Amino acid sequence: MSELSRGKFITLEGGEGVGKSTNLRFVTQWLENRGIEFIQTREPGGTPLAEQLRTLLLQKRDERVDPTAELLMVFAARAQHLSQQILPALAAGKWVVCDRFTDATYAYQGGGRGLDRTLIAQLENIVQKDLRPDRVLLLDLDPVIGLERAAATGEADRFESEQLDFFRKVRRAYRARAESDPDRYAVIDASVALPEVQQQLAHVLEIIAGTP
Ligand SMILES: Nc1ncnc2c1ncn2[C@@H]1O[C@H](COP(=O)(O)OP(=O)(O)OP(=O)(O)O)[C@@H](O)[C@H]1O
Ligand SMILES: Cc1cn([C@H]2C[C@H](O)[C@@H](COP(=O)(O)O)O2)c(=O)[nH]c1=O
Repeated sequence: MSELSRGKFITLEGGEGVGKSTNLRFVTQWLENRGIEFIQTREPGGTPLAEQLRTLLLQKRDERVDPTAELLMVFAARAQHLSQQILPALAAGKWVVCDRFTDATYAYQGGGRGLDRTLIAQLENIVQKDLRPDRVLLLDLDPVIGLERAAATGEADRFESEQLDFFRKVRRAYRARAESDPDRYAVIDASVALPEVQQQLAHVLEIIAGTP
């Protein structure tokens, strides 16, 4: 795929209740206002098969889920999503706005579950080859506040039912990734009022849209 003609690949990341759904609507409205063609999608999910894997992953169950099994399911869903949705859209010159991607794997399976980052990197290389998001919008929030916000929106799924310490590790892993590559990550302070969060997002979107 020619790097010059392909659309931009933007992901939204963060812990639970940071405001991804709310701010995705802002991002897609921003793109619509500028007449930029895009698809909006999510992980795990984005195709019928990958959505079925999402249901399996998020469902609470009595059986302990082995972290490696969880990791492989996440990447199985990703392989399907890439081939059926993400790569065709990028090749057609569309932007792809994705609610979570592989940074979530480094944060949840790597940080939260404690799996080896090298193993994640190996799967990332196999499944994605050289594809990485052009820009990661990381909504950063203390998990105490995030979990309070998430609790108000419905019943907790298997991930949301984890303990606070798990989400502290998730946040630490996200922030470490952002610090290691500041050109590719935009850390958005999600603790402030929504209009201020969206001001930060609009600023980053202007930069992305203006970057060839
Ligand atoms: N900056 C903000 N200040 C206060 N409340 C907010 C802010 N952003 C979002 N919220 C509220 O927090 C709750 C969670 O937001 P949202 O559903 O967008 O989060 P999320 O990260 O997508 O979580 P989930 O993945 O669980 O849906 C919603 O009630 C939303 O209105
Ligand atoms: C992509 C991805 C996701 N997860 C977890 C993180 C969340 O708890 C759920 C998705 O639900 P949400 O509506 O986006 O909050 O899945 C994960 O553990 N690893 C991943 O790679």
